[in-house]
Amino acid sequence: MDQNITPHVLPTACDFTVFGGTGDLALRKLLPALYHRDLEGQLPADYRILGVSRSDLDDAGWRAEVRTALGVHVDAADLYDGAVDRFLARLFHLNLDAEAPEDWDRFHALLKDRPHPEEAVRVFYLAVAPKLFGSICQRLDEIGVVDEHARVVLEKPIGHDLASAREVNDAVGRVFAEPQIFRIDHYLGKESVQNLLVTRFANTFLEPLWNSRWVDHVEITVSETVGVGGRGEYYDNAGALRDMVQNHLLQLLCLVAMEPPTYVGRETVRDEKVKVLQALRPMAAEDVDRDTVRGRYDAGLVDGVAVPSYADDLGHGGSRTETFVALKTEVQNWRWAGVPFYLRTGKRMDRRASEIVVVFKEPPHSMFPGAEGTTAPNRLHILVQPDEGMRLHLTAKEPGPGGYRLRPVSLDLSYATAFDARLPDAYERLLMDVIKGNPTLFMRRDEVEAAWTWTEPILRRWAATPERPKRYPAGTAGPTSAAMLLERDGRTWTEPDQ
Ligand SMILES: NC(=O)C1=CN([C@@H]2O[C@H](COP(=O)(O)OP(=O)(O)OC[C@H]3O[C@@H](n4cnc5c(N)ncnc54)[C@H](OP(=O)(O)O)[C@@H]3O)[C@@H](O)[C@H]2O)C=CC1
Ligand SMILES: O=C1O[C@H](COP(=O)(O)O)[C@@H](O)[C@H](O)[C@H]1O
Repeated sequence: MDQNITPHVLPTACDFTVFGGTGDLALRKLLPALYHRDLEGQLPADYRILGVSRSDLDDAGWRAEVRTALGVHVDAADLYDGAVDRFLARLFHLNLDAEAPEDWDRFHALLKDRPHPEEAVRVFYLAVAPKLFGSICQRLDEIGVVDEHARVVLEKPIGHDLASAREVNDAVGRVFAEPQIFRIDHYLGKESVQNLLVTRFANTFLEPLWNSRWVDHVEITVSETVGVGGRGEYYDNAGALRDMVQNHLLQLLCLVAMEPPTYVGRETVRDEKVKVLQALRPMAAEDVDRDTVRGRYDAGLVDGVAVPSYADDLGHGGSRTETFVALKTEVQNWRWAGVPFYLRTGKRMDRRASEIVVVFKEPPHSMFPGAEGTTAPNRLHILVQPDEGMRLHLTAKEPGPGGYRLRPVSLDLSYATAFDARLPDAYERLLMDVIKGNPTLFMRRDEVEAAWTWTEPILRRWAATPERPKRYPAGTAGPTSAAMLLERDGRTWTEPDQ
């Protein structure tokens, strides 16, 4: 059977190990996601969740931590005593230093401590610092727990540049075959992001317009109100370009720009995404100077609350790291040549809103001479968060007998209302895909490396220039030069629609 369309099956037994089981990601995202899937009865009949960390915790201690975390990160309406207790009973904690070779025998023993251990699918989720990825994989290999059904999940960032990404990929690849490696980008698990593929390719009306003939430009905005929180050390080494653009924003761009695959299969979508990344206009030094803007938040007001500057969040003022990026790029192929793609993302901005906006060209001819009112180009907003949905802006006639008075109106699709259902968190979908062995929504090695290939010249140029990121007050839309990036092209950023 074609590997692309082999059905993905739920195994009957699974050991899901979270390296970093006491960390922020595990407690805030992974365990709540697994709890929700357990609540829906979707996890394998015989599953265990094994948490690994250096913390001196026994099973009861970890279960208590996870209970507290569920209380904070799961809606109270979804917390039933019986369900929480049943879920917690599946959890086991192992106190292990991933860097201490002598500790690993105990992990081996834990994996073997179940009836028919060879029948359980083993998932190894590496929710730890990336510097541990290679050595953890090597130890897993040495203790003999990696068989052909095993899977490893790598959290971003995969490296901090192309060379280091290759090193990580090589180290992990020495133990796991590419189809067993799940490089997670949680944006791909968001409902509205997956729906972008369905909207484009399961309908006929958009595709004929989805090209340089009809599209004026595309904007992708991921605006956050949060600062760097407790992740200052990681963030200061990364910055917004590595943390958000190299992965999440480029993935969104790929889904907007890609060609239709023959069908949605484990490699077909990824093949098309790689082609988009390879078609991105390479950034020479002068392109970086002209088409990118870096910013850094100062103290300000976010949602009416005073927040400190990045330097204060970090505890020192010596950093040159950007917390905001805006840039212009182009996909150099037949479909998109000449259409600018504007991307921006930042922390401590005026609102939390992630949106893709496709702005169409003006009609070629106005057949309402002297019409009153206002018109605006058609725009399709794909709302990624906080609300998920879609909004199409059209021009309509205002009702009334007095001739043509035109007004922009919108057609709205809110998923929550249209489907009257709780929208699962992105991790819920992605963790189920890992358990079932479906890598379609995960990044393949060549994708990650193509994304770094495009990103790296920007990093190099920024490092080589004495200029520092432009300052913006927290609670605003970023530095003014981000607005100028579009204004010089006769355009303006579209206000987020939520
Ligand atoms: N938090 C988030 O929202 C996101 C995180 N990520 C990535 O996920 C990874 C984890 O992030 P996050 O949860 O925030 O990090 P945290 O620092 O909160 O947690 C790290 C976890 O790893 C454990 N750990 C650290 N060193 C070792 C070791 N030598 N052996 C065993 N366990 C160890 C820690 O426990 P202990 O110290 O007790 O050993 C802890 O459980 C990082 O790579 C991060 O970049 C990616 C996207 C979002
Ligand atoms: O990967 C990351 O994503 C979050 C934003 O995720 P969202 O689902 O809340 O939009 C970002 O805050 C973080 O810095 C980054 O590492």
